[in-house]
Amino acid sequence: MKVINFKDGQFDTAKTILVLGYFDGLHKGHQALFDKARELAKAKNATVSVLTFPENPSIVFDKFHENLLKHLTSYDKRLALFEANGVDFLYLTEFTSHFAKLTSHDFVRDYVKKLQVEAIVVGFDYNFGSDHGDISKLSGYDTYQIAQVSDESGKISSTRIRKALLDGDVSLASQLLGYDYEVAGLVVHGEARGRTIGYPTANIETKNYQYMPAIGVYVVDIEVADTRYRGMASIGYNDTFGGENKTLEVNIFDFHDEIYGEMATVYFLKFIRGMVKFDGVEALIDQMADDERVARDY
Ligand SMILES: Cc1cc2nc3c(=O)[nH]c(=O)nc-3n(C[C@H](O)[C@H](O)[C@H](O)COP(=O)(O)O)c2cc1C
Ligand SMILES: Nc1ncnc2c1ncn2[C@@H]1O[C@H](COP(=O)(O)OP(=O)(O)OP(=O)(O)O)[C@@H](O)[C@H]1O
Repeated sequence: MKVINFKDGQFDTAKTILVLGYFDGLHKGHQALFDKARELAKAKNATVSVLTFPENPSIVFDKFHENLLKHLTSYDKRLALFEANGVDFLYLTEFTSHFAKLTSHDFVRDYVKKLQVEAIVVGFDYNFGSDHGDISKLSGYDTYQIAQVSDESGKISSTRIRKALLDGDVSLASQLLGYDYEVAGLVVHGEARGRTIGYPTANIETKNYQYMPAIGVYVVDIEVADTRYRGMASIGYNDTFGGENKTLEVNIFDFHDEIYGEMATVYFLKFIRGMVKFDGVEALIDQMADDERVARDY
């Protein structure tokens, strides 16, 4: 897959199927668009291109709040997902006030016509230009609008996945995404207390603006240096010890290496329980032994 900044003007000249949208998380709804694009590309002997935005378009419309900077994936994971979904060319353009004002006619002139577009694939609720043009009436292009992908609770959407994470429901988030929700970060030093209670933890600091699941204890897998291990994670303030910083820490099972400074990826598999402020360290240790059983059995 080739990543191209649209404003650099280095457009590929092969005929292509163009997929449009923001695609935070590339969830199962989004994946249906890429399934269709790949099918069309094969039939028409074309490539698959996506035109998307590095940041959330809502930044242009909504009052700012921190979550607007967050994503469901790291940038690297986002690229890997586009690639895994068969994208050959990823065109990035910033979603700005000026971009938002483009009419459907402007958008076709300034973007679609720059590429050798054979067909366009969008979702059923895709919004086309500031005049909300009807993409199916676009002359000169075959357009495909993919029907809503839904489950018993309705449309699968990035919004629902963000909410599931904020509720701690990582199982639901992963089910809607079609892969385990993951957060990547650097292994840093904590209080070095974990080892004294028999549960050393790798403290993970993420540099990505990513959604963190709710405060609580989770069954996780963690990947370090290309090996995946089972573990149990805590997201919270270490209430029992009066901690002041919110941390993500993982007790990695059957693992005894020093890994400070390494990148690790935490895959959230299941919510175990909420965070508890225990009266003493013994009660915490007993509870962690229970958590370990749950996590090993998962
Ligand atoms: C699986 C797991 C469950 C935990 N549950 C709690 C908890 O319920 N309450 C709490 O105060 N701390 C909890 N912790 C956090 C511990 O207090 C923390 O790991 C310990 O203080 C070590 O901190 P350190 O890495 O800064 O040394 C949990 C940690 C893990 C790995
Ligand atoms: N469940 C779905 N079924 C079919 N198409 C979808 C689905 N979800 C999104 N799409 C389509 O995918 C493209 C990208 O959508 P978008 O990035 O707005 O995702 P979203 O999940 O709807 O996001 P949000 O929840 O933030 O509104 C659009 O063309 C949209 O119509």
